[in-house]
Amino acid sequence: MSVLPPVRKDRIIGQLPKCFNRGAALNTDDEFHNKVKTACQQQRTGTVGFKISKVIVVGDLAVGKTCLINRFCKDVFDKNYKATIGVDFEMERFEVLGVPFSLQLWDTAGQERFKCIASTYYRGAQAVIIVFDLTDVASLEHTRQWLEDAMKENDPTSVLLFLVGTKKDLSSPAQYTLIEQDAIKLADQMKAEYWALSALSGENVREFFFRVASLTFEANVLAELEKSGSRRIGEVVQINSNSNNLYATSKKKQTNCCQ
Ligand SMILES: Nc1nc2c(ncn2[C@@H]2O[C@H](COP(=O)(O)OP(=O)(O)OP(=O)(O)O)[C@@H](O)[C@H]2O)c(=O)[nH]1
Ligand SMILES: [Mg+2]
Repeated sequence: MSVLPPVRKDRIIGQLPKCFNRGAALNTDDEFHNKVKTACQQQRTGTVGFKISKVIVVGDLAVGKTCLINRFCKDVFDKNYKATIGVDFEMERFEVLGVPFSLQLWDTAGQERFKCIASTYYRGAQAVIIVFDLTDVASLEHTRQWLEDAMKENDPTSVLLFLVGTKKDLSSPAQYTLIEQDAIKLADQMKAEYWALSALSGENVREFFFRVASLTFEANVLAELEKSGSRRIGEVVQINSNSNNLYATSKKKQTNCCQ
């Protein structure tokens, strides 16, 4: 019997959410990978349903990391700035294609003096969300450094990257168009998926986190399928090699015995 309450109705994902901009997307597929859909239908997702995937949120101070997480997790917005000291985290439970899936969202401090505490929590992330302020070009430029720091603690080949511009409500259409061009170029170089949103209005916030949850889930199921596939091959090899060893050992013993 599960001790956890059922997943909230507004955290159920049945379709792969669309990317924000096809020019800077981790994938442009319309649906979940066929292998993933089949595995979910056949309940062959291994440990994915019991796992908690770590997501870290990094970026300059006051770009809106905490507000973004709070808008999604608690549906609140605070216009007063309260710096995050070190780190904070929120848990979010989803159900993706009928399989429970949890994200642990780590909200880190952007202030330089807390950076060394925050960076100790970077390790083991499955997704990294690098946040900048759409009204502050310098915060976009600094995302390279945030990426570099986050990647020192993680495996670049398996981490999903998102480059997220916040405070969309504050930027004029002209200003937005300009910074978006640079952000898309940078996202492309980083191999990150680009999003623009507003924690104040809530624009794109839910869509963005659904995308993070879905792509992280998909990567987890594919890794699990690969692991179970190789385990099967490995098992055969192991049985053969074990029996060979046994044979060799017993033969050797016999030889020794006869000497
Ligand atoms: N207009 C507007 N203001 C925002 C938005 N998101 C955040 N802010 C404001 O920006 C300020 C900083 O937001 P935080 O979320 O605390 O910033 P942070 O990135 O967590 O900052 P640190 O914890 O110091 O790293 C606050 O005053 C927020 O109200 C947004 O989407 N629109
Ligand atoms: Mg904060």
